[in-house]
Amino acid sequence: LSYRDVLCYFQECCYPGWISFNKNGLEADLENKLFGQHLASRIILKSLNEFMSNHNPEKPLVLSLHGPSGTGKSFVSQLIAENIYTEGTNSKFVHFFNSLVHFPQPSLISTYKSQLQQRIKDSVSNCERSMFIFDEMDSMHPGLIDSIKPFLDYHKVDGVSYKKSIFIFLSNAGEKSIVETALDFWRTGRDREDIELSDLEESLSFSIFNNEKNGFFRSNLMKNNLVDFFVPFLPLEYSHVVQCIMAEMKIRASKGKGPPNLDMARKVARELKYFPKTERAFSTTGCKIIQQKLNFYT
Ligand SMILES: Nc1ncnc2c1ncn2[C@@H]1O[C@H](COP(=O)(O)OP(=O)(O)OP(=O)(O)O)[C@@H](O)[C@H]1O
Repeated sequence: LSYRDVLCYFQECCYPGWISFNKNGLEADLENKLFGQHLASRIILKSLNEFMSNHNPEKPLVLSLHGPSGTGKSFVSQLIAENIYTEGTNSKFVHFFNSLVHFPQPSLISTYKSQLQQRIKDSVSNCERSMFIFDEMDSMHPGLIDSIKPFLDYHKVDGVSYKKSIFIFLSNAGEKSIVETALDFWRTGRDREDIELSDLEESLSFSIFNNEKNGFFRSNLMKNNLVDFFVPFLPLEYSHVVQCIMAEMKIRASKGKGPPNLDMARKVARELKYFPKTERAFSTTGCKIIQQKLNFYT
């Protein structure tokens, strides 16, 4: 047994014991924990299965998750991390950036650029299975987005290969077109599970590429086809919110709070805001803020 083996027994290393893809675990989590996102579940599972079973991928996996607030984009990133890294999102090889928190000042862009590039380089040099999650991607400075572009490409950067790492972008870009499609299905009485990627693909990419306000549009990243999959997240309905509340109640029950209560869950879900005003089809805040609501009641 080497010194390193002993060390890596106690602390996280870039070893299979700490990092290995649990395909069945991800499938079960998407099935049981993520509500109302049949398209996202399907794309994420397929893309990760393919990428993680390929021992020599050509480029890193780049996923761009789009949709309204509170519909599960960050949550899914967490599920992915938990099914690859024993330490989940606490892994030292999983990096989370929120453009509003980490890169707030336009005047500091060049400092942010070099810090970000260094952080990516250091992590991947230590472990080729590194994961980078960028939240609020639509508010990220286009110059900063472009600074990560070389890592997403097919070639090595300064002798380091990034092809086994995973990049996940989260944003609300394209939200409007996703909501419109979901609303169209709702209004015409069609099952939301029948929404296919092809129903969304064109309008989603159109609204991402043609919205001058978002950083995506102004960066070169989109023009170079470096994103492997655009993953749409649908707005959540009342029934999904009830499922989210029940899931949260189960977590609370396991911590010694009272058992889940469906009547209470429905009551809390009814108190949230829904849109459009007349039909009240979708939750305005998705499954967000239910924690606060539950704190109020329990
Ligand atoms: N589809 C879902 N299924 C199950 N739980 C969900 C779902 N969507 C949201 N949640 C719950 O709500 C919380 C907030 O959602 P999340 O942070 O993933 O939203 P988001 O889509 O990233 O929103 P934003 O665009 O505002 O960042 C999650 O931690 C999770 O507990």
